[in-house]
Amino acid sequence: MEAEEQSEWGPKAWAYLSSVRKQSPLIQCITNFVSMDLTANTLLSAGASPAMLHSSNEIPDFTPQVHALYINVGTLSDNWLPAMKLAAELASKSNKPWVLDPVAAGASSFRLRACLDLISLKPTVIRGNASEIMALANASVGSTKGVDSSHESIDAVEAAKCLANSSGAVVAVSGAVDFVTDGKRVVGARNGVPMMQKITATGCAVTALIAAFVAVDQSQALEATASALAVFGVAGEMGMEIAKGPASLRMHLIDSLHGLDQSAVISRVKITTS
Ligand SMILES: Nc1ncnc2c1ncn2[C@@H]1O[C@H](COP(=O)(O)OP(=O)(O)O)[C@@H](O)[C@H]1O
Ligand SMILES: Cc1ncsc1CCOP(=O)(O)O
Ligand SMILES: [Mg+2]
Repeated sequence: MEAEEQSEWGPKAWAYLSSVRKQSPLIQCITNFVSMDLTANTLLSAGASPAMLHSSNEIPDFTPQVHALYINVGTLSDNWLPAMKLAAELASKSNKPWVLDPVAAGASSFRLRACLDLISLKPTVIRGNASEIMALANASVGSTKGVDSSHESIDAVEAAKCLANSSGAVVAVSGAVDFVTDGKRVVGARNGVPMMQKITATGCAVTALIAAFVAVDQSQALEATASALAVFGVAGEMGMEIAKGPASLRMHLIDSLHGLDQSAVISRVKITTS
């Protein structure tokens, strides 16, 4: 049964990547300064079209035109938060999917409150590391190491289910295994290499890739999210075959994502029902 289920995910992940390449969805990214470059290049190498627009003055014109919105609170400041909320409201009103990356959600009460307020605006998907998802599910500050996780992804599966149920979003916890849940079903994407944690903003970049996958099929957010995480992981695995360290992995990961073909995706994607 498990092998049968697994064999369906490769073609599914390939279908999502092919649709992104064909449709080239426009993804508005309101993201942190650290991640802007890697995020835009990840989206471009997957075939999507990134646009880093965050002014409240242009969001009313621009956000209703995009195929998906990505909000990331990594370098949150007072004046960006209203723009994030405005964009999230407009995306929801225009029936466009939007995806939240709650970077360091438990690092301060300002950040935690901001993330919880954004979650009340109904994101389609929330993707964080284990510490971030636990902070959100418990609505508590602390037990975090800044933007990095001090927990394993497996430790946050129950928190992810609670958050999915309370928010209505699909919730993904990244780590050695990337778990994705809608509150009932849980799937695990088992691709990637540990060295991906040594490149800043790989988490931010994969959340943007989730936005691109959800943009081409809003109706199955869990499937799109698991596929994006697995595809990014496969690109990391292939990149690691020639990389010498984090800096060259960053380059080879983007090259691999750009060059992924059907046979690599189908043979390498490892997604199982946990
Ligand atoms: N130990 C690991 N093995 C394989 N892949 C990993 C590992 N840790 C993280 N990744 C991958 O690295 C990317 C970033 O995840 P993570 O480091 O958890 O996010 P963040 O940077 O937000 O903390 C994801 O694609 C994830 O699957
Ligand atoms: C280092 C840092 N500081 C604020 S945002 C950021 C990037 C975090 O990226 P990721 O969560 O993908 O590791
Ligand atoms: Mg992160």
